[in-house]
Amino acid sequence: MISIEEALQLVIDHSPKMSECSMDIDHCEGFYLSKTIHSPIHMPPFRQSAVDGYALHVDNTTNYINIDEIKAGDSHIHNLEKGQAVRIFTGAAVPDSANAVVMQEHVKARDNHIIVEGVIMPQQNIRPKGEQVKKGGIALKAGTKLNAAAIGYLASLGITKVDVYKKPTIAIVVTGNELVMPGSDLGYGKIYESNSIMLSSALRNLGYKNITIFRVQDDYQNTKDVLQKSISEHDVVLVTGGISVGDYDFVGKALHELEVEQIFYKVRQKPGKPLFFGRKNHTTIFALPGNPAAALSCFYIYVYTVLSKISGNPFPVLSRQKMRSISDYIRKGDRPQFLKALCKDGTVEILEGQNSSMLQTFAVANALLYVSKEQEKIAAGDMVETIMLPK
Ligand SMILES: Nc1nc2c(c(=O)[nH]1)N[C@H]1C(S)=C(S)[C@@H](COP(=O)(O)OP(=O)(O)OC[C@H]3O[C@@H](n4cnc5c(N)ncnc54)[C@H](O)[C@@H]3O)O[C@H]1N2
Ligand code: MOO
Repeated sequence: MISIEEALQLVIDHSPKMSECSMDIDHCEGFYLSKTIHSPIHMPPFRQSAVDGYALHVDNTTNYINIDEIKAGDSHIHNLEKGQAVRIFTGAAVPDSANAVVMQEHVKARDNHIIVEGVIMPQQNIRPKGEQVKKGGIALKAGTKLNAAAIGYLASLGITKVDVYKKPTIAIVVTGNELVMPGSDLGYGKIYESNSIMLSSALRNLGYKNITIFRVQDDYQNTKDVLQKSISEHDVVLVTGGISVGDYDFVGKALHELEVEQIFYKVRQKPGKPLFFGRKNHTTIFALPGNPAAALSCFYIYVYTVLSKISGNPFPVLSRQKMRSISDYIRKGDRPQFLKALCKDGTVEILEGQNSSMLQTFAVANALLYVSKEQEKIAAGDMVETIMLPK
């Protein structure tokens, strides 16, 4: 059995990036840039007025002659003599001959004259050409996640396509004779199947939309066939259940028969001890424990990391921070633990219902509190390591 740190490192080391593709910017939200983008234009493309007011060719006077008007979008070039002004509006191009813009609130306008009140600073209220980015300069670096601001910014530079890392196609394979679909009758000994919808919603929330769900009974041949198909057709396969040591846990045997390279099986952690991680050709395979909270905890610690890394995220591990616990806790057993926790106002509360089968408090958790093998107990007031879950 390996440690959490070893498992995380192995996961990172065995996650090569997906291939690249060119994508329209209106479809690239959540993708990571595979190449640095250089700006095709100066931004702003011209000296731009930041306010509604008057552009001046400054002279040693407060009295300027107003010769014309420039609206946003106007292309006519004006040549101002010293002592001349032109009415100008926010976003309009400031003539090269103007060296300051005064806000209209600081001006008294009379016929074709204006009287300027207050001190005029050189270049005031003028956004220099290329102030944000120069033509040929770095607009966004490789590895940047394309969020709303990034996409808006790229559009402002006239860019319509970007090179990004592809997102993986993902298969979820749930196993178990006891599973019935929510909405149908629950016979004795059966439970509702919840891992597939839980994992697919966690995946969609992270921007992974290409998901196929497979359901198999605890039957060796069926398990093997479905695993073979899902591995050959997807970039990532997430199996749940059937990975422990019971007589009807067929996943490990089937993966072995299918010549999936085992990178690790079993991690010294609670929940999620019987976690399997392997690869076959270009496909990454996780077999997560069937217990729902164990599956979700392993998803955030390990699967999240792999998906992030292969999708081009330069920071693929969920961030950890030290926080003050407001709860007492005594660790049961000797495995390091991930506890469902709630961070609020800089403190962290350890929630009830820590069993790996229980999701009730996971539903309100926003973090996992990490209890190392050295920490046998936590007292309220102790600083603890907290892993923030994605929102
Ligand atoms: N002799 C041992 N027994 C077990 C060990 C062990 O080391 N020795 N480890 C325990 C631990 S820890 C875990 S975790 C579980 C993991 O077992 P499996 O991954 O094989 O999962 P299953 O047995 O198939 O299921 C466990 C539990 O989860 C429920 N389940 C499964 N799939 C779903 C689903 N899609 N939706 C909802 N619930 C699901 C299943 O009904 C079981 O209750 O093994 C321990 N045993
Ligand atoms: O690893 Mo199991 O998830 O402890 O119950």
